[in-house]
Amino acid sequence: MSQQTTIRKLAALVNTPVEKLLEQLAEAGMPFSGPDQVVTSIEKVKLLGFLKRSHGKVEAAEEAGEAPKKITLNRSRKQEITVGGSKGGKTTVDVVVRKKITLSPRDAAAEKAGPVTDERAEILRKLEESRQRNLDEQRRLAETDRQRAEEQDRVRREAEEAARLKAEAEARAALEAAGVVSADEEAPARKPAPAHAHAHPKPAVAPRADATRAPAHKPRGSHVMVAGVEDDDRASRFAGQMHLSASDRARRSTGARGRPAGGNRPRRGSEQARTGGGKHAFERPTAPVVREVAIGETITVADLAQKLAMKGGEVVKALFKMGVMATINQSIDHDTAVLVTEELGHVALKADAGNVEDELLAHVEDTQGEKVARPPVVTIMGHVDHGKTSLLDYIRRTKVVSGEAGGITQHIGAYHVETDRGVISFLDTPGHAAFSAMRARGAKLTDIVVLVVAADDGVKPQTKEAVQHAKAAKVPLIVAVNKIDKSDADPLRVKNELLAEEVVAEEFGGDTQFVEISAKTGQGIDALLDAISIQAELLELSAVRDGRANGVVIESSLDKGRGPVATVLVQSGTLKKGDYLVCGVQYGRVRALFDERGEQVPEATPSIPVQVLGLSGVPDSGDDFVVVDDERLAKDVAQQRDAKRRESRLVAQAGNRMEDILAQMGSGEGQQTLNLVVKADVHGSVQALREALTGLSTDAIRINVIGSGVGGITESDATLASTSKATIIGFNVRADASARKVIETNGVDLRYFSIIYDVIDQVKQVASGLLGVEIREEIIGIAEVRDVFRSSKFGAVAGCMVVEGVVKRSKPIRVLRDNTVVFEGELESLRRFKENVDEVRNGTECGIGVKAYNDVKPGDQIECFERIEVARTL
Ligand SMILES: Nc1nc2c(ncn2[C@@H]2O[C@H](COP(=O)(O)OP(=O)(O)OP(=O)(O)O)[C@@H](O)[C@H]2O)c(=O)[nH]1
Repeated sequence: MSQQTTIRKLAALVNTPVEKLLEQLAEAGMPFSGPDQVVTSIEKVKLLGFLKRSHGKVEAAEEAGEAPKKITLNRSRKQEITVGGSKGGKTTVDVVVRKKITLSPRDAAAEKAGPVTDERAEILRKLEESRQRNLDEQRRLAETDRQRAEEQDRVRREAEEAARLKAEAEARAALEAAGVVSADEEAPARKPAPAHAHAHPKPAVAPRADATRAPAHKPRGSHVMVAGVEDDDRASRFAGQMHLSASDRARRSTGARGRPAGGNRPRRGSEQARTGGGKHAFERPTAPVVREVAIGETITVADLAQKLAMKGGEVVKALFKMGVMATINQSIDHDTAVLVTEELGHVALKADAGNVEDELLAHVEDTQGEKVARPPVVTIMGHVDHGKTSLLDYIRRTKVVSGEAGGITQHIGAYHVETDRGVISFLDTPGHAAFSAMRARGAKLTDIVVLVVAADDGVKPQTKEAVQHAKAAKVPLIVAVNKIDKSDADPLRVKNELLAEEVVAEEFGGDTQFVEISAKTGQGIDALLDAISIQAELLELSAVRDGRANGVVIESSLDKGRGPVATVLVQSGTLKKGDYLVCGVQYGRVRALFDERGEQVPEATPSIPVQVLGLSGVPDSGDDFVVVDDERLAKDVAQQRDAKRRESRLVAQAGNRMEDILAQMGSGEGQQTLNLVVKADVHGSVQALREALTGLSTDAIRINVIGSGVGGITESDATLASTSKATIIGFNVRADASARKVIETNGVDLRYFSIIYDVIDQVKQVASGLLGVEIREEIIGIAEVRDVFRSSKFGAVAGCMVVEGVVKRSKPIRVLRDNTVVFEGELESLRRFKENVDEVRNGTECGIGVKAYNDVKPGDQIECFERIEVARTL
């Protein structure tokens, strides 16, 4: 079977746009001029190899720039033939015709135009030899078949003759017994039987005679009829089955007589022999069965083998020959599966993704019912340090600011507060530009944006950005002119500056409410809440309250004790404990719901944010969630989405690596590539960092975030960084022991940060080519908390063992839990046997008191670090 396909067909098979495939082929060194050109197997394999390399499975030889020396394609064609034994018995024999083609990649090029090299001539000679051998083999087989067929024909004829004579004898005997003919009379045996003689018995032999004369005890009266009707051997065999069609007769004859000695089969064989068309004793499909298999984004080797009705090992072998190492339980991607399917001579079809999403949509539509008023969801936006957290803090009357590293909100939190004017839900958005993407998402969830502008600072870049986001999302704005308590506060300036942004105060004839507040003293906060309520009333916010819930994930993280935790905002329906839900690519059953105070709640109604426990994994912020009837649907949707997301991730990774290749090949013309692996404590930070860092790319340097995720730095992160020569950015997370080992062994560049400015600043400086010195944090010692003692004098004192380096009293520290930073500050006390000491070294026990932090727990790590100046390198 020909494996040649046009580019257009291949593109359809691998579900890739034709242009992209052409591009990939060109990148793989196979330029084609148009989509209707033919791609050979070699070229497909070459492309696959290239894509594999692009996906990170670089083969050593290929990495060194060597193409595979030879590609061997084996085809085996199975034929089944039936051999008639001399005694009429039959055996079915499988004959496998093997064909082996060995080609070097150079052939492919040479096929086009190149000169015939010695090597090519040699290969062609071998090919010819192999073809010749194959032909000889087939001729020999054909000869054997022919001899067998002749033998079978002879046996059949003999058997037929014997049967005919027997039937004649029997018929004669019957007629004699009935007195119709005398013993010496000729039976009408030789008369040629009319085509439908059996359906129109000849009156010459009166059935009546049968009925009247045939002895009642004669068990086989049919013989009488047959004898009277015709003497055809076929008729004799079908006696008693006179209404059967020819095909039925053929079929039933074997059944009626068991294994026919000289029945139907030999007849057909003889017919074939007469026409010279058949070699076998019966017709059976000898061509390989071509199966059409549906292949999704990924498929396991075992599943593919099952669909192809082959043994798993055979598929593994075929993959191996294509240069893909895969075990039977391993998943292979769509492209590989399509190529191996084609290689095995079958046809690959794109699997229908099914319509579980439709089913899900039906669920959401189901929840449509009577709408009731719901609380407004408010996002507080504004420039950094203009007082967003302080405002929210004041409203909630809790202290959030003091616990934040660098005094900046690091991720979206959500809170609902019960004011005198009703419930208001707040989304606490971070202030830094890096989070603009998150803010943009936040604005879409939001009914009202409160824009905080410091009266002493006026309109700043992020103030303008916030206005743009609110306008883009068509969300009404309320301006909170903050820090009104300050002596240099100038609220009028704020109003004037915002005019330029087309935010017009009511007193200037516009429709935007401006409220002067002080998040510090609480002045004007009530007026602000009033303004929010008025705006909410104007918006007539409503949602279906009863029924299955749906909404959006605001934030998510992995908690070692509680598992995946997602903060979600219910937008419609009521989310209850025990509900099944799909959440992005995750699913699960709600194990527990917590409100912003960390208290368990039984349910959450529209506009209320809650933390959800019980999901299968950490969803992305911005993902939708939908409650469904049963776990099956939840699982199906989640798995299907996951497969899709994986596929797009593969494509994205391929892009990265291709860029690497381009950069290495010099087509980037002097542009350097800085690969980064970003790990952070919460998903929002990961996304914000990815976007911010990628956006720092310049003409001189391309910044690629090749990997990112939530949680501590693992061995696989370190390996990825090592193989891609990437720098690891740990944002409020640390590397575990096995990751550290890989990092040390391979000299991976690992940098820890806890302030987003620093990450961006450092990468930006590298990107802009600024060399010089940079401030880097160096961890100088780690102590493990073994026990915690409470003392009235010192508060909580952690009994520790220094497990690395040295802990110094004068240096700053961080408290880590599950490799994630939970506190940053300084030491209150460092003691050894009741003695205050300045430092404690590795392997020594000590007592540590952490300043302003009493929540140290056994198992925590206290890392001591210092900031040092180092020469900047790329
Ligand atoms: N005098 C005065 N200071 C304020 C007021 N509101 C906030 N501040 C101070 O301004 C600084 C920044 O306040 P935050 O609430 O952290 O500002 P933010 O906008 O949330 O900052 P990011 O989280 O970094 O975006 C803090 O030192 C607050 O104490 C106010 O109304 N009056």
